Amino acid sequence: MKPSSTEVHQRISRISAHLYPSNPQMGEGSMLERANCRAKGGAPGFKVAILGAAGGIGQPLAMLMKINPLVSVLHLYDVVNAPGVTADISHMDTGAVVRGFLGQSQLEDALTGMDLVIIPAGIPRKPGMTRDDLFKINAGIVRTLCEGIAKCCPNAIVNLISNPVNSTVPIAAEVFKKAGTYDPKKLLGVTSLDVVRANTFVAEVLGLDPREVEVPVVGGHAGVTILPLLSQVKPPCSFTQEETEYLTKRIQDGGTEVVEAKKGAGSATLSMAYAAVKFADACLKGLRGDAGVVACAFVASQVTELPFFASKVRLGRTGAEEVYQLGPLNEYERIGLEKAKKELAESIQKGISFIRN
Ligand SMILES: NC(=O)c1ccc[n+]([C@@H]2O[C@H](COP(=O)([O-])OP(=O)(O)OC[C@H]3O[C@@H](n4cnc5c(N)ncnc54)[C@H](O)[C@@H]3O)[C@@H](O)[C@H]2O)c1
Ligand SMILES: O=C(O)C[C@H](O)C(=O)O
Repeated sequence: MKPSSTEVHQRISRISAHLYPSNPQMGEGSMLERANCRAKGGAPGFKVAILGAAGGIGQPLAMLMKINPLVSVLHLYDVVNAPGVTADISHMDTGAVVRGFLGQSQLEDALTGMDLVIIPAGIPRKPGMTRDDLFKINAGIVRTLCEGIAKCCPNAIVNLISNPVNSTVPIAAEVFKKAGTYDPKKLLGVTSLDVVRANTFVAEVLGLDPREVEVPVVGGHAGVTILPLLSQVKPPCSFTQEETEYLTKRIQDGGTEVVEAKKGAGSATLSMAYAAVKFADACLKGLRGDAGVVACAFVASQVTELPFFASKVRLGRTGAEEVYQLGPLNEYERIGLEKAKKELAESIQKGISFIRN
């Protein structure tokens, strides 16, 4: 018997809901058209969610992740504008299937089944502010998002970008501990922008191509906690005291340099998206089982007496599988390390107390 038009419509809606779960950009007309497509889905690759995907970092980050061949499914979540960004990015002729999720009621759908969750949600600095000034608002945002992760994708690798990273990573760890899902290997504070900047500024001083330069940056992600190890630059080189001081200060103040240049319109977004994708790509290569994937990140650590510290880590199938020691430091770096640890200890404690108290 021929199905009625209502039955046909219901069937098409069911198929469409399967292909595009919770996709707020879909109108009924587009559902009909898309249900008739021969979409296969299921290309090999990883499922990645970006939380804060409509923001200054989120949008270019989403675009770059859509290009990444290791990504099969890309979930874009935000409390505003997610449908527009999703519609836009979904037209790119690359492999990843893009789905949009808008508002708290769709957070769980956005997170379910994800292998990697990248979090650039939260407010950015304006001139005159420190990253710690963002704590009041961003701490609560990170807590809510991490509660969602603990519930819906507790095994996902988390790349936390929201500032102040020195406190938001301890917040995330406490949320996961409370939920009984904490795996220290899977929680990574993103400090790759410090490395990207360090490579660029050091290459400038040495007259080299930045792609040939590798600078380890350890400690944390704010002011004096950002500690470039210029004695360990590759290719091996030496700096005068003047160069060392100039480079250390420029790397530590890189974020402020952008905040001031943007005159109230936010902080680094484009270089951050680039740095976040570099780091996310390393995490995905680790998940795939590639050997020798190493990057700097702010992680649970026994490298110093502090519970969290940024250093080089080896990324593997289960996240940060090895946290490397700092290696030999010169006198200038040893003094810098002491300053960094003092500030870091307070920021870490502030994050922990936010959840415990
Ligand atoms: N780790 C780093 O190296 C680094 C570098 C640059 C910026 N940042 C930080 O990244 C954060 C974002 O910066 P931005 O320039 O993209 O800011 P932005 O204001 O342009 O974008 C933030 C986005 O987060 C969204 N958002 C707010 N609350 C949310 C919630 N509860 N759930 C989901 N999304 C939510 C907003 O709607 C917005 O789209 C800031 O905290 C900034 O300081 C970190
Ligand atoms: O400086 C900021 O506030 C943003 C970010 O942490 C950066 O380093 O650019």
